[in-house]
Amino acid sequence: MNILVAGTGYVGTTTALVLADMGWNVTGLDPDAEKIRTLLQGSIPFYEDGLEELLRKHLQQASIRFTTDASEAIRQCDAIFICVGTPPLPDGSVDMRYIRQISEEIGRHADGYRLVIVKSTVPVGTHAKVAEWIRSAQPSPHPFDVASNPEFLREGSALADSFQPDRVVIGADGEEAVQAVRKLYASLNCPFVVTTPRTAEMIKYASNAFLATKISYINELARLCDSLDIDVNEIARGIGLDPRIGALFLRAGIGYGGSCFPKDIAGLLQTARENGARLGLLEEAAEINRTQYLHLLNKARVRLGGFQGKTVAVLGLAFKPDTDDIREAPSLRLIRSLLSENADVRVHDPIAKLPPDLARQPLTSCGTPEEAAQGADAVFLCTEWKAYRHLDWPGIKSAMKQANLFDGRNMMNADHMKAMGFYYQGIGYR
Ligand SMILES: NC(=O)c1ccc[n+]([C@@H]2O[C@H](COP(=O)([O-])OP(=O)(O)OC[C@H]3O[C@@H](n4cnc5c(N)ncnc54)[C@H](O)[C@@H]3O)[C@@H](O)[C@H]2O)c1
Ligand SMILES: O=c1ccn([C@@H]2O[C@H](COP(=O)(O)OP(=O)(O)O[C@H]3O[C@H](CO)[C@@H](O)[C@H](O)[C@H]3O)[C@@H](O)[C@H]2O)c(=O)[nH]1
Repeated sequence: MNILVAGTGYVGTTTALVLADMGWNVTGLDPDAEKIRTLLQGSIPFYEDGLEELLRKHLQQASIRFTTDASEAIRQCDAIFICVGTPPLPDGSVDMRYIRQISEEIGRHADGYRLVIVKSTVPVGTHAKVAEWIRSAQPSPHPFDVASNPEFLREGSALADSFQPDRVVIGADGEEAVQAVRKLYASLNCPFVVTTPRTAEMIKYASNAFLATKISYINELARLCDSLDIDVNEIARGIGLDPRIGALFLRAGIGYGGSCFPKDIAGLLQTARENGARLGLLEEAAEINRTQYLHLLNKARVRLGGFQGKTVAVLGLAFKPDTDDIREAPSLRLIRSLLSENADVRVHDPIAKLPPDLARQPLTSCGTPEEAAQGADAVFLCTEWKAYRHLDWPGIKSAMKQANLFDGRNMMNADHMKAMGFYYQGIGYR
């Protein structure tokens, strides 16, 4: 079976490589010629551990190829995974233009039966729209099936999540389409949730919304723990051992970011509005997240007596460790606030870069964390990179003007840092 993967972003590239590793013949399609060139040269256009080795292996074995030519790619395949972006529009609704584009291309170029599998995160009801867009673009009728197969991988552990998923969700109208998708994943050993396309689409949003709400719950509790002088990490452990609650996604911090949670929560809230429903709990979870970084910023402002004329080092730009993704990263909100209060900001990240608007601002991008902390009145930790845990902290302390450490990820041991002479403030933890 020849498989086409449309979109070579995070999800598309990972999906293409995983399918190639499962033994399928795979073509990656993207209109972005630069991305395709990079992939053909054996490089991954973003940072994700393990992908480059897999890419080189499959390029060498000729089990994967990449192209910008939609018409040829669609004519030569049997099944198509849609992995194009679904970015947010200003009102929070989902920008469906790429989904529509690829659907119409499939309609225009497919010259026989195709199995179309939607992996992108899309609003409930998209499955029917994809079918309609394909049909209306067909010059003459050809049969096809559309299945919904949402993706649950996390950045930073994309390969492990894909090879050992917790579950595979398949939403399709006919048994044949379900079996065809199952066959593609035959080598996976995990539960399969087979359901309707609309339910599959909703499961994806419900999953991200639940995880985001769990984070906002612990983050809101962390604010109270700060007032009560209670360690929120101990609360998380104490409640997380109850299997009905579960220990994961209870790490308090300056909030969730990334290309998924903020966008998908906004998308689900928009779906609720369109259907005359209100998801009050989710609205609040989003609001807690939007303001969470301010909790730490306010503490720092009080401690420093304002930021005017103060030097502040921000360690960590990425929205989480092991990725260079800065989309919706809380570090950026913090930096913008610090700049607006006239702080002299120095930033470092092991791999992530500042976005263009911030790169133009008067701040200093540093090659090492030590350089960023030079002469600083405070250090903010915004991403829990492992390397930051093992820095020469006594050395950093002596390079700083004042040894104030604001830990936005509760990643350091408060007692150790205090014993070293730091003023230490985490989130619900000090
Ligand atoms: N990033 C994640 O961790 C993750 C995880 C699960 C689900 N998702 C969902 O998967 C989808 C893709 O996410 P991503 O992070 O890979 O997006 P991305 O923005 O990194 O990549 C999307 C790619 O699609 C390409 N594209 C646009 N139009 C196209 C067309 N007509 N044909 C072929 N390619 C086209 C773009 O050029 C781009 O390279 C989104 O719906 C997202 O919500 C993402
Ligand atoms: O206890 C926690 C766990 C996570 N986070 C933050 O939450 C965000 C998201 O983290 P994570 O879920 O690990 O990363 P993503 O790659 O965004 O993955 C999420 O979004 C993807 C896209 O939809 C889904 O496929 C995944 O299942 C879902 O976990 C990051 O900013 C984390 O710092 C916390 O603050 N506390």
